[in-house]
Amino acid sequence: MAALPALAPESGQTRPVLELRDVTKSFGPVKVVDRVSLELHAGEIHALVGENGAGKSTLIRVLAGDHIPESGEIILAGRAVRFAHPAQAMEAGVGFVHQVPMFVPTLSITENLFLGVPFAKGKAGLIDWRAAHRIASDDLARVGLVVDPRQRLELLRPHERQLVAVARALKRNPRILVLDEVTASLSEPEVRILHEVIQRLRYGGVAIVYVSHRLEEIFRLADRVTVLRDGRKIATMPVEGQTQRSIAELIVGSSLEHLFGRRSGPSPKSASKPVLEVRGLSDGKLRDVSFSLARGEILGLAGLGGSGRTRLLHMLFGARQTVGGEVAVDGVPTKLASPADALRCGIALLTEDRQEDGFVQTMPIWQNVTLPWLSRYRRNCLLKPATERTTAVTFTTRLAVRMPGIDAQMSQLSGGNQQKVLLGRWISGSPRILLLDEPTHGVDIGSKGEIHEIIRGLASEGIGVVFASSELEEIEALAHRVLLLGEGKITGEYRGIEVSKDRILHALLAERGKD
Ligand SMILES: Nc1ncnc2c1ncn2[C@@H]1O[C@H](COP(=O)(O)OP(=O)(O)OP(=O)(O)O)[C@@H](O)[C@H]1O
Repeated sequence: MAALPALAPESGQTRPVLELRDVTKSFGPVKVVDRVSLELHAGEIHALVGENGAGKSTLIRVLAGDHIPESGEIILAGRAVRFAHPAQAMEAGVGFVHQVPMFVPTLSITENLFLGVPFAKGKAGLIDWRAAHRIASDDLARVGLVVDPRQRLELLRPHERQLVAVARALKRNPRILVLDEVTASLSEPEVRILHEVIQRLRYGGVAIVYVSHRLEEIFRLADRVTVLRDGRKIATMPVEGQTQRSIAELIVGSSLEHLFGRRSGPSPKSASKPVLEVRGLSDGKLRDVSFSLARGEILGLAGLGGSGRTRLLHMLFGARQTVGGEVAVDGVPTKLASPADALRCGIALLTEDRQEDGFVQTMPIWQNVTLPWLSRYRRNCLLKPATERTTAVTFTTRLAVRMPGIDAQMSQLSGGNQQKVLLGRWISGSPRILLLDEPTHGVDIGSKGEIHEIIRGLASEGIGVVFASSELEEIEALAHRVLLLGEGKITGEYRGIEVSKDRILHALLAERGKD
């Protein structure tokens, strides 16, 4: 889909709907947003890009009233505003979908959609639940999600929750919509649906701020792009006339020659003994999944949301019970009844939803790295914190984590840096089999290439890697072989030069067509 022309000229003939003037915000002595100015016009899609920790989310949180800036102005439709609370921003017509949307997982989808919005009342002033569920279904249909709104939100997969968050932001018909990494866990066909929704809003005159590390999406969607680096604005410019590489280089501030078009080398010799063999794995949703993984092989799992990729990885980590099937690790039949079993066999899993089961916000970074491997740091029943810290420093340095220090809490890190810490955690345990669900979720373009190199390096040491990714570029760049999953079954396999994003996209769209 080519970028469509903006409704509003960017020459300044129309008054911007939103202006940020010299906004500055610090945490302690560190300025994370430094005199940033930005103009947003009605009908414009304005991309905001930058490395992990560049200050994008902080800027958005200033706009939302979550953070109070030290200085600077926010001008909304010509009037200076200062929101003390996110509700005020929403009332003023600014909708947000944050990287980690606020939900009450134990409530129904309908209740989550109506959080902060009055329910329709029936006779006697009671909530008209039938009407509320009907409205909720319509809200969900707006973003292409067909689920029963009466079910608890926690039963949805992360990508479905993300779409609920977008539907909720649209409920108030905002004039400005800010989307922070909304497609990070969506597969390509789901991204397309969401982009259509965004395009429709833009043509309705809504101004959109779109934060993403996926530069390809920015070229499809955005009219202008603003690049932040180290909290400062580097440039605002039309997307037209730029290339992915030129923007990537502005983001990191140096040449990125080595990052583009890099692919994994040839598969390891098929004669090499499988490190993992899976036969007939089933659980009601997954059906008869069989494959083997050679030492040093990088196996990609591709599929739509709900196809079973995450479910399969969780089963291999013992985090989900199977009802049938066999698993052998290094030729030894193995029962993976719990994550402890998996860890003992040298199987590690990086989960898709880092907030949910990935880390402890209030613990220091170093403890988050060593948490699953504590038994290795114990001598005579006592832990060895100095060794733990050394390991944590080694792996966070290897992954170039940007952090105030190894003792900082995880909650003080930007989303992409949290992801890197978690990857460091699993690599630090020297696993035999590494399971990765969306390994570069929220990670910036420069770090993504580095993480791919690290994964290739681990594979070349003989580790077997199985990864699921909704980014087809990532699958193309990393996988020696790809399994396509559809509705819990393996529906296709590509290897070597057959692994191409176009071929996989074609297969996914065909899968979607069956819905
Ligand atoms: N509550 C906090 N206390 C201290 N530092 C913080 C806090 N929140 C964010 N930071 C720091 O502010 C900087 C900017 O973070 P921010 O989340 O805005 O980055 P970002 O550009 O959105 O990154 P990402 O792409 O990884 O989401 C980071 O260095 C982060 O560690």
